[in-house]
Amino acid sequence: MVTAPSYTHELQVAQLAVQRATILTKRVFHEKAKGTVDKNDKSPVTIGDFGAQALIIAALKHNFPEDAIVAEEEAAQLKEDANLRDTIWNLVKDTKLDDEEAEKTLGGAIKSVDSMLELIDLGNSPGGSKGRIWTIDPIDGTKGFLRGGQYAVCLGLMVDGEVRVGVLGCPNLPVDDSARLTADIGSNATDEGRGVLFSAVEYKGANSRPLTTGGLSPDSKHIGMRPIEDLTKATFCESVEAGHSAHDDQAVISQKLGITEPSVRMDSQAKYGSIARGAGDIYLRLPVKATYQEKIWDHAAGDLIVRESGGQVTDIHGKRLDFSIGRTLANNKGVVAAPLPVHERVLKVVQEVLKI
Ligand SMILES: Nc1ncnc2c1ncn2[C@@H]1O[C@H](COP(=O)(O)OS(=O)(=O)O)[C@@H](OP(=O)(O)O)[C@H]1O
Ligand SMILES: [Mg+2]
Ligand SMILES: [Mg+2]
Ligand SMILES: [Mg+2]
Repeated sequence: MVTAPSYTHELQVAQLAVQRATILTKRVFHEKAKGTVDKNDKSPVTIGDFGAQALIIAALKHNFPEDAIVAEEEAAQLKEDANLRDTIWNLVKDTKLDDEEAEKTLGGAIKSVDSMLELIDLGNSPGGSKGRIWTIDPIDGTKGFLRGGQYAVCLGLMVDGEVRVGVLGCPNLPVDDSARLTADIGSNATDEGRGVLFSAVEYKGANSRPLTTGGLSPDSKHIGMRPIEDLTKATFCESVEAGHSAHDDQAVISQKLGITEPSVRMDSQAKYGSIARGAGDIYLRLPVKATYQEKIWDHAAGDLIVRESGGQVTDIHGKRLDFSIGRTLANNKGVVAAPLPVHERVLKVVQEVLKI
C-alpha cells in the first residue's frame, strides 16, 4: 500500500509563517499605519500586503530554498517609493513570533531592507504543473481588511499541479468553530474571541486552531462541513463586492434552492474556512465579467480545506479547479463550493439559472 506523504514539516512551517504574518497585518490595522496605494489594477494594496508577503517568503526560503513561489504582490512600487518602503521595513524588521523555537524554525528576522525587496520579488514564478510551488495571498480581501471586516492570510503548497497543503489565517473570524455565520461578520472587528488558523493536508483532513502570537496553539481540532440534506436550512456566503461575484444570479439560485436565510457577505477565503467548519454551508462565486481569470492564490488553500472537510469545489461547469496551468485558473469559470452530498443539486440549479 502506498501511503500519502504527511507534509509534516511543510504544514508546520506554513502555519507558523501565516501566524507570524497575521501579527504584522494586525499591527498595521491597529497602529493605523494603513497607507493605501493604487496598483495598476486599482485594487488597494497596503503596507500589510507587502510586509506579510516578505515575512512568509523569508520563512519558505529558509526551509525550502528550492521551491518555486507564486505570490500576489511585487516590489516594483516599493523600489520607487522610499517612504512606503521604509514604513514597511520598520514593521517587518521587528515583527516576530513570541516563541524562540518557532522563530528559529522560520529562520528569524529578515536581514536588511534590500533583502526584504528581493524576497518580495521571489514570488514571481509563472506556476505550472511540475514540482513544488507555493502560492501566497498575503492579504486576501484587502477591502475587508481596510474596513475591519474579514480578510485572510493564505498559503498553499502545490506539488505537480495539485494542492497538497493549505493554510488560512483569519484574524477576524470567531475562534469558536460552532459559531454560525451572522450578517455582521463582514464588518465586525472586535479582537475578543477572534482569530483562527485553518489548515489541511491532502488525504489527512482539515483542522482549526486559535491564532496565537507565539508557537502553534496545541488546541487543534478536526473540522467538517455541516451534514445538510435540507437545503432550505442552508446558509450561503458570497463576496462583498458586487464586481467580484454576481449577487443577482446568486440570489435567484438561493431562492430556487429554497434557502430562506439572506446571504452572508464577507471578503476573502474566510468564506472557504467558514463553510469548511460548518459555520455556513455553500459558497457561490459566479462570474461577473466573462474575461476575468481567477488567481490561484485566491483559491488554493480554501479549495483543499473545503474538500478535506467533506466538501466539493468546482467551477460553474462542474470541473474541479485546475491549479496546474499557471498563475490563474484560466481553465475555470467561477466557484461552486458545497458539502459533497448536495453539491450536484446546487450545481444543477447554478447551471439552470446561468443557462449553461
Ligand atoms: N473582477 C473580479 N472578479 C472576481 N474576483 C476579483 C475580481 N477583481 C479582483 N478579484 C479578486 O477578488 C479577491 C477578493 O475576493 P472576495 O471574494 O474576498 O471579494 S470581496 O472581498 O468581496 O471583494 C481579491 O483578492 P485580494 O486582491 O487579495 O483582496 C482579488 O484577487
Ligand atoms: Mg489584490
Ligand atoms: Mg486575494
Ligand atoms: Mg491579496
